[in-house]
Amino acid sequence: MKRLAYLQQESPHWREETDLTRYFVDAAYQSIGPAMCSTPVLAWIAYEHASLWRMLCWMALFWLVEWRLMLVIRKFRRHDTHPLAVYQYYPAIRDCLLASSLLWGSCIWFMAPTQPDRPYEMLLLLWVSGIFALLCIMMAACRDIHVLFFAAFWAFPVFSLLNDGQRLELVALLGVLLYLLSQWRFVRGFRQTLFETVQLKHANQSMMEKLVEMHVQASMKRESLEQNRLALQNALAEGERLLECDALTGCFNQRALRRQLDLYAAASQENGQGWSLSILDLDHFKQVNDTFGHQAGDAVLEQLVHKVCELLPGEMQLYRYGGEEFVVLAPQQPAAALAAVLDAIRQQLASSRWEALPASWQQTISAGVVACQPGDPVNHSLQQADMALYAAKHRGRNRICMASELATPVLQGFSHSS
Ligand SMILES: Nc1nc2c(ncn2[C@@H]2O[C@H](COP(=O)(O)OP(=O)(O)OP(=O)(O)O)[C@@H](O)[C@H]2O)c(=O)[nH]1
Repeated sequence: MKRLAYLQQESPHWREETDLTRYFVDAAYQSIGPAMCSTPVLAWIAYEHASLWRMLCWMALFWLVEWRLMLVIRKFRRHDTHPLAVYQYYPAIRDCLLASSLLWGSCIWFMAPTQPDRPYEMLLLLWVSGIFALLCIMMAACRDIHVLFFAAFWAFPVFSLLNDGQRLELVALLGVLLYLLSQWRFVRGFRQTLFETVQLKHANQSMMEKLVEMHVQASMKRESLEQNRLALQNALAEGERLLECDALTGCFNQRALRRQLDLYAAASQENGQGWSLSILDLDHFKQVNDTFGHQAGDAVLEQLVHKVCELLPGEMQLYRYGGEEFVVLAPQQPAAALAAVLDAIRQQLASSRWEALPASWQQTISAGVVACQPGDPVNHSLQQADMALYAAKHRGRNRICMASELATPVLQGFSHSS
């Protein structure tokens, strides 16, 4: 536990260290099979050269240690849930590996020839050196037991060589020392490379995590921007609607009328088809205001819009022109059709009940209808409709008057100012 705390608090590279130790444990686990299989080969080499019981003794000890190593690593693998869990089992794994190294080195003593036998001794030394080279690669991932591992492995060979004191053995010992030095350098370099690789892996991992986080944040920002854009778009559409909407009655206002008139005039010029428009007006509306009050007048205007919109066919639209005057546009419709529709509406309104007015009150409308030809200026058409409306007023109100039915001099006689 002390080691865990130390690693977490002191070592800035504890993750890399943990990973390297994991690799080391994996490599140790994979080495168990080949190590156990290689012992019979060694025994075969040593057979009839070395003492049989010492050889068997060595094999038994070696298998025992490898068996224990396998059990500990398996236990570690079952509990490897935390990045630092490896260190709970590490001491036991390390001890087994040191014992295994000691036994590899000690086979020089355990399997020493019963009679002087130089070739066999050299073969044994060569075997042990080969095993040492393999173990060195495995140990490269784990730095804290290098010295112990070297010492454990070469303790027996060096001791036995020194003990004999023969010249040939001393030369072999020198060679082994040189070999050790070169292995030492190799192991240091190899470990550094491993460490840097693991460091790079962690750097990549944290960069990926940051990228994912940034991606998530960017997506969230994009989403909120999209929501803001939609809200803005809706607000803009609502603003535009309100801009073309009459505040009292809720129908289109003169601004919308002007825009639509230009559109119809342009379309009519393009397709060569005529259309029609009408101005309609409440009769004696001043009297309503004066008798029942301005609020009652407002209610009549609202109700008028409601009633007319209900009765108008879908292709015709109602616009408030100003005051108690309204315009009806009938795209691609002849003036007679519009006049017929308005006349029907007029009759309905004349007999209908007005909420703000007494039941006996008959509220009528008058309208002037004009046929618009392709190329007619819209102001001219409006003026014609206005004149027809005033002709209707002049003729006694509660009627629809067609601009075309009026003789031009007569028509001109009804001007707005008259
Ligand atoms: N309550 C109310 N009255 C309005 C509104 N706009 C205009 N008026 C009134 O409508 C009346 C229009 O009167 P006039 O132009 O003399 O016309 P009229 O009394 O309807 O008579 P004719 O059109 O000749 O039948 C005026 O009294 C205006 O004050 C409005 O938004 N609300």
